[in-house]
Amino acid sequence: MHLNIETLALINGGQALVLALMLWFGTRSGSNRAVKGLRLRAAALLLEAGGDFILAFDFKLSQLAVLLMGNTFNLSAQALTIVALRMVLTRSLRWREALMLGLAAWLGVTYLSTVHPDYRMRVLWGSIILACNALLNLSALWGGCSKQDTRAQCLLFWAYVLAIALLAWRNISLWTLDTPPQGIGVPTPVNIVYVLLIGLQPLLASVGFLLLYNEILQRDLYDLARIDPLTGVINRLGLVEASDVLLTKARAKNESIGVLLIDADHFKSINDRFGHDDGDRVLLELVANIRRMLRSNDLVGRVGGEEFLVLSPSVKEGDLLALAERIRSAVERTPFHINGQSYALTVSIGAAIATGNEPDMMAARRRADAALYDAKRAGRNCVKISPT
Ligand SMILES: Nc1nc2c(ncn2[C@@H]2O[C@H](COP(=O)(O)OP(=O)(O)OP(=O)(O)O)[C@@H](O)[C@H]2O)c(=O)[nH]1
Repeated sequence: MHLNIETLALINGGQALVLALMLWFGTRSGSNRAVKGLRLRAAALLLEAGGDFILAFDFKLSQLAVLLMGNTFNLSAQALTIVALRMVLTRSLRWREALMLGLAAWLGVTYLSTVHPDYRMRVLWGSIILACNALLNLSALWGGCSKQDTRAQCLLFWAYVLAIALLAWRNISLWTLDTPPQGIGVPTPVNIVYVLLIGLQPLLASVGFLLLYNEILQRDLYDLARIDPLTGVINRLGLVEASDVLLTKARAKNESIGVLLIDADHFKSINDRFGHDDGDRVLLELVANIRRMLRSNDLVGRVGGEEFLVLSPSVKEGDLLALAERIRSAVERTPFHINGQSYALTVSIGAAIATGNEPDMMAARRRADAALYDAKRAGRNCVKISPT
């Protein structure tokens, strides 16, 4: 088997060009940061295709010009790919590091090809830079490996680890063989694996980018369906799902869950007086106030309008009443500000306890609702608890 560099470059270049066009035209409808990352990856693929075509056809240029131009295109493509990956993952972009690595690679490879030609040193230098590129990508992907919903991140993470291992293998064999091959075209085992993977690299990396993008879209959709856009707390669907999880845990531990239904008093008059936008800001402050009073394992969600539900696992009636009272008094003590003036807001709270024996949270929710109704009838700004 003879490994022909020109053929490899041609296959790579063609592949990169087709993928660049697919990525570019396939992402024309979006404009968020992840889509911009995909477009940048498409631009990187175009540069890569340019570099490969220069190597493949050499355009009657001198060998030196082919090398310098090919490297300029390919190293710029690598720098762009680092930034593109970070854009998709919404990490800091690290433009400077990516460009510095590209420049260092270009200078080193040029020196070791022209001024002081040395194949092994050139491979070593190129490999060090490629490993640094991979490390930059690994640092962006690192957080993904620990979570369940980031399998694509994890997959890419291990792909880059394997790439570093391959670079190490290539260099170890070059420096330990008695007669090291003087070029990538010599069919040693490591060269064959290396060339095959380099040949598939545009495709593999692009599939990785698309898997990542798909994962991000899925997560965004999941959040959109469960997070209230105004206040940032979970909505009804999120609350139903969280209730089921909490109830299962409560059953296992034979514990109960505290339910608080919190409703802002006379909120319509706030909207009528100050307008809907200021009303929204008051709701945000109210949520911040409620959150400040909760423990780390308590949950708050928006049931609708100016009504919020708190689920507090492993509490007894006394603790639940104390929590409700803390929330009520915190809201009462914290006025909201509009146009430099401060105004008071109060809440009424209905409380109920759900035991692990209940099939779902609906009955406890209804009891909390009835208690909230009692609180409103009792003049508002108070807490009422329903008997279990
Ligand atoms: N600004 C704003 N107002 C909202 C939102 N959702 C519901 N509201 C308003 O909340 C008000 C609720 O009014 P009511 O149900 O009459 O209750 P209330 O005025 O708080 O009176 P009580 O609950 O009886 O104390 C209405 O004016 C709704 O328009 C929202 O997202 N933003």
